[in-house]
Amino acid sequence: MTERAPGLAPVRLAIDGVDDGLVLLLAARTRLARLAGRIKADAGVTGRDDARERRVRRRAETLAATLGVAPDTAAGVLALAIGDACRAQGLASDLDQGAAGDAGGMIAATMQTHTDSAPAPAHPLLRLVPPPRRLAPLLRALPPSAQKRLLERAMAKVLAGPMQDGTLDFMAGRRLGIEVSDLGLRWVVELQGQRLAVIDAPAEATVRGTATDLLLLAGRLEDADTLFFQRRLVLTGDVELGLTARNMLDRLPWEKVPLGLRIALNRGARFAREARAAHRAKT
Ligand SMILES: C=C(O[C@@H]1C=C(C(=O)O)C=C[C@H]1O)C(=O)O
Repeated sequence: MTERAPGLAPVRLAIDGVDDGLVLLLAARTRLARLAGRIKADAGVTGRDDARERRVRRRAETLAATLGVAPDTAAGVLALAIGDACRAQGLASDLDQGAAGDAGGMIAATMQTHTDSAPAPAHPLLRLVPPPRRLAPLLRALPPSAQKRLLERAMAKVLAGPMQDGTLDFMAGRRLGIEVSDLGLRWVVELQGQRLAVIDAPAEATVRGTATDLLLLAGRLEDADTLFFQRRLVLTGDVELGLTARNMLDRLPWEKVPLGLRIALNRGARFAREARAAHRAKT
């Protein structure tokens, strides 16, 4: 078939990349749902949260409409994902089973003990998670304006503390590049007043690393010094600006980053590290 339609093969390859990305995102969502389940169980909260589920589906519909995707399709996909999330939490996964209540909580508690004591059974499956470079086409499909918004929002959250206490003042008017080597992504950021903006201009200094290493840094599972020393993070351009940025990363008041975000980053980084280890074991 592809011989008769030249040009189809690369497009199918890109579609494969997107499909891998979908499955990866589902895996990440289910893991986060499991974490949400544990936090709720610790707080004594049981059962499903219908209002939250409705909000989740509505958000997907709104985003889908903006992107020209059928809102019903997006809501349907989310309904399936929510079903999986509930199963992962030991809650009844068939929708509208409001009676999940206590029974659900009990199952959740049982599952939790099981997952905590089991010797990481999901580990070999992590090989199925595509390495970040396979996700590059998916990320590149995201319009630059959306990438810019996401990055600006993430930086505003993580760096709110240092921005207020002046730790970031050295960045005023300076242009720092961030390059995710395996994803082929590159941004230049500048401190404009009280906000870090992604701008369209050449960087004075650039920090380059793989998606996993940058995530390990952001999730505080590796410190900047080690990563630079092992050349897993590389600085180019204006050495002074780069080093100041590196020192700032080391001094980041981590405790000021919202707890939920810290947990998400930490989990995401662990997941990426495990997936990378699984891939390395395979090759
Ligand atoms: C993940 C959670 O648990 C359940 C699953 C949800 C989901 O998959 O989005 C939403 C609400 C809960 O019914 C949660 O409470 O956030």
